Amino acid sequence: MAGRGKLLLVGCGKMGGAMLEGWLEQGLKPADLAVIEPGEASRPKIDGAAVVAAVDALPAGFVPDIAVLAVKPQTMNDVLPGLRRLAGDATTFLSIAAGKTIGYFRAGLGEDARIVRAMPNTPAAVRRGVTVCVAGPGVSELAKARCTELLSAVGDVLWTPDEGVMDAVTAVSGSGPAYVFLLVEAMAEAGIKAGLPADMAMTLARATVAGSGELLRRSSESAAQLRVNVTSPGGTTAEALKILMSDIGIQPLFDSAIAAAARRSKELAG
Ligand SMILES: NC(=O)C1=CN([C@@H]2O[C@H](COP(=O)(O)OP(=O)(O)OC[C@H]3O[C@@H](n4cnc5c(N)ncnc54)[C@H](O)[C@@H]3O)[C@@H](O)[C@H]2O)C=CC1
Ligand SMILES: O=C(O)[C@@H]1CCC=N1
Repeated sequence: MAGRGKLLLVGCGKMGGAMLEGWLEQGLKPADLAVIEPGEASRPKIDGAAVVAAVDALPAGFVPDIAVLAVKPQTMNDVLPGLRRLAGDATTFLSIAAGKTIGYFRAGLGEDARIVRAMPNTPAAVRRGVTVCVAGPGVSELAKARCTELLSAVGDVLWTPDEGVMDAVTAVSGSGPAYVFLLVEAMAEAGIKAGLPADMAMTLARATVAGSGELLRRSSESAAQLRVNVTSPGGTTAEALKILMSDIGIQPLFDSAIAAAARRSKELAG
């Protein structure tokens, strides 16, 4: 991270902002950083970095080795024309936008533009994200290593040679934190219905999901075995799992939810 090249962040919202915090924490030098963010409230205040509202305001001569594209898929068309001038030899574009394909970026930035398509997730804010990346034509090993370095500042990084998996990746890990937070909400609500005071129900649901996540992270046992470890024969958990693992339980729900998210990712491609 220590000043191997310059970095441009385009869009400093929830994901861009979370990644930026990680980079600064890992020692990214402000002099090597530029940020384009039109939203006054989201514009970070970093002494020594070029933080601007629009691409035209970037300092002349600022040529990043990596330009991270972190705007909404629906806004990407507005952003690409201004970035075309960077699509020369020096810059690799690292997009984190849902749905947008490598082909889409090459159409918008020029056929020779070097694109890495990536899908991170919001646990990046606490350095526990996971990102899957795929490189388009012409991306150098050095640029891939630089992307790995940037993304591993906020969590685990996997590369795939197959762009076709990215819609499913988006549905599972990109959107996945929302499913887990919904699980907390649902457990708390069910706890209230079972007789708990609301604040105790939420405390228990949050602590249980957070603690189980940490156990999963640290343990070498599979998720299935960790589940079995909780489930005493003839006990309480087994009764709940009969319902959650039935034909109308959690698996068919997840099958259709993840398929719906992957379908939406494909729709966002254009
Ligand atoms: N939020 C999430 O959990 C994840 C989001 N993503 C992807 O990350 C991207 C950003 O998503 P969020 O951070 O959630 O959205 P966001 O709305 O929080 O951030 C987008 C930012 O882009 C800025 N922006 C708008 N027009 C711009 C322009 N012309 N130039 C520069 N910046 C501009 C906005 O002011 C905003 O701050 C999306 O493409 C999304 O698909 C990927 C993985 C997870
Ligand atoms: O909901 C979305 O479209 C973005 C992409 C993955 C997570 N949030």
